[in-house]
Amino acid sequence: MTTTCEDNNLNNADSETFSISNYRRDSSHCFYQNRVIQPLLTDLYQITMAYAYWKSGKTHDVAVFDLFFRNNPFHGEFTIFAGLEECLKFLKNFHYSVGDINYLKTVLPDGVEEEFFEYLGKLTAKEVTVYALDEGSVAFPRVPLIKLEGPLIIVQLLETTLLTLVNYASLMATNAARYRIVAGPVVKLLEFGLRRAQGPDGGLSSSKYAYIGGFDGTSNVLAGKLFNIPVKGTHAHAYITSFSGFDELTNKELPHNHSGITADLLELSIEHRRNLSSVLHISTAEANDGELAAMVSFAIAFPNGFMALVDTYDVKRCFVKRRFSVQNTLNHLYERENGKLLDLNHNCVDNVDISYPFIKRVGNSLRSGILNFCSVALALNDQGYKPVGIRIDSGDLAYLSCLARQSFVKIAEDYDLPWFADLTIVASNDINEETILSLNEQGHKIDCFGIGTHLVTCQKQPALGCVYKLVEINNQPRIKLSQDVDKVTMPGKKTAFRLYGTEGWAVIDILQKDDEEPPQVGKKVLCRHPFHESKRAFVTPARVETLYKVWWKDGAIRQPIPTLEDVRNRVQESLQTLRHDHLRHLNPTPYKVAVSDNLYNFLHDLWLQNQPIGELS
Ligand SMILES: Nc1ncnc2c1ncn2[C@@H]1O[C@H](COP(=O)(O)OP(=O)(O)OP(=O)(O)O)[C@@H](O)[C@H]1O
Ligand SMILES: O=P(O)(O)OC[C@H]1O[C@H](OP(=O)(O)OP(=O)(O)O)[C@H](O)[C@@H]1O
Ligand SMILES: O=C(O)c1cccnc1
Ligand SMILES: [Mg+2]
Repeated sequence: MTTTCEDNNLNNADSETFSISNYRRDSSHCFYQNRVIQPLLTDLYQITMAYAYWKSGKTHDVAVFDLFFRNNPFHGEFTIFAGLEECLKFLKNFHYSVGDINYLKTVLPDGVEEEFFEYLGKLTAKEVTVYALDEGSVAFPRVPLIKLEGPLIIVQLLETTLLTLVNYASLMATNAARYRIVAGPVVKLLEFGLRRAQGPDGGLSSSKYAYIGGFDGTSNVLAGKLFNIPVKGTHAHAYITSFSGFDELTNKELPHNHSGITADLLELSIEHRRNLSSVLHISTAEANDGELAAMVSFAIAFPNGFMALVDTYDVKRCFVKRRFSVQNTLNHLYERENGKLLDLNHNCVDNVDISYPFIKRVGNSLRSGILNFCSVALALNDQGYKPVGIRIDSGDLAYLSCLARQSFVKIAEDYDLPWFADLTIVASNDINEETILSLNEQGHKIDCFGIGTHLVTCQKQPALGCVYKLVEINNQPRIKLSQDVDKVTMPGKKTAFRLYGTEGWAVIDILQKDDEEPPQVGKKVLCRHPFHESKRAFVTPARVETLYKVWWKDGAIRQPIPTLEDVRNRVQESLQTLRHDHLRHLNPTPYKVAVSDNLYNFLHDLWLQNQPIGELS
């Protein structure tokens, strides 16, 4: 990609100041925008339509388009609106460069007139007005996220790019918000998806919108730099497996955090391992020396942030093919081996009252990893440092996290180190919403989930389905009819309000014609289902929220652009206005979206006018 000034309005100073050459930075406090977001990032048909509009003298036509979605994703009943800041930056920079025009000349047929290219070369989004919800707001089907008004040709040319900026952003933010809901407010959520994302841009966008949706950080370093998101991480299995024994440790020394007196961390760890063996009932023969060497070396590199992956070596006792774990009400773990129920010390406890049994393959038992980690952690403590915790990346995460926590608690008591009980347990491995719900049900001791594939690929539903529809041209409403009622567009220039009840919950969103009086607090509003005549309700709002703000007008951004942090907070505030039954995972209650009586009649009159009357033969 070139970065010349001619290319897409770029300011040379900007591109020189910032080393990330594929990103440009706005003069406002907006963060970088990927240079790939430019007017040619569109479908060819927008350009061919522009030419045909131009040829038919439609250059002065004024159009209104609505950008909206028809169904909430992930079988849910809410969507988080995201991507607005990117849309505004796109509008601000909207301009075809000489290079773009030259390229279009090679793509469009020979007969396309030169004057059209001259016209195209002068286009900007200056005459467009954009109304939108606040980024980070909860949004519902049919209520436009963005409304655009301006010259038909220009507003048409914006369609695809705006859709690509809003669709994935909103889907991703919604997905992340759903993970936050099932995980609860305390557990940390880290996005680990870059390696599995839909390409580099998918990877960057997912990190950004996962953060907006409620994640606490990302492993994606560039996302951290570009968007100022906290970057976090542990290490991979490769680090552990790269060491096979103690003799590979070239540096074993670690100076004491306060006194500076150096000690051999390996020696200290081996000594602790010997003692811990009886505390944790794990034989040192079960612990892998390469793993201990790897952990010691990582601890020397990061004595203040020691975090270790503990599931590399599977040391299941050889006769156990399948292990079933069960849990009683006291949250003590037991395991079943060859038909016998054993406690963690392997005593037979077949008489225990099991009120919540569950069955799951246990996988790696962590015995090597836990023993080695705890040994290094105690050695670090000797040297005045506090380790951070462990990551578990396979096996039964509920069972193993409880097992790990029990070990930590035991050490905290036996060594009189209370903080040891609270070491962080991170869990990863193909986690999705359902896994978290299931883990919650089973009981677990996980402090942090690292989530990649399911989050960033939005595996449960890979597209939101936002559309961009013409609703008015030259003050005349337009309607798109369909056999499928859900696909009939809501004609005309409209506005929308969110009505709140006395308890503070959002009750309904109402769409009405632009020229209608807004609903008033304490005054009954007739809310109608857009398509079912008999579905009507009166709502007396305790609060009325105007949903749209003017974001772009006369060539300028008209509102302060919120920071990523503001948008992230907005998501949580907005979700808190929804009743819990709208947010629940299984069969949530649909949130109502209504039209005013006026809009209802207008829509149905226009529908009848536009629907040809069939003839039966
Ligand atoms: N207690 C649990 N309840 C429900 N699902 C779980 C539980 N523990 C782990 N899982 C999920 O079960 C799946 C286990 O996947 P899989 O069998 O491929 O992993 P594994 O064999 O344990 O690990 P690996 O193949 O990486 O060694 C993962 O999606 C994980 O998130
Ligand atoms: O499971 P996800 O939700 O996608 O989270 C990201 C995964 O990426 C890493 O695995 P890695 O690439 O090393 O491969 P693995 O899955 O085979 O362990 C990490 O150990 C996680 O398991
Ligand atoms: O830091 C980690 O633990 C990490 C990063 C990316 C993918 N999986 C794990
Ligand atoms: Mg994995």
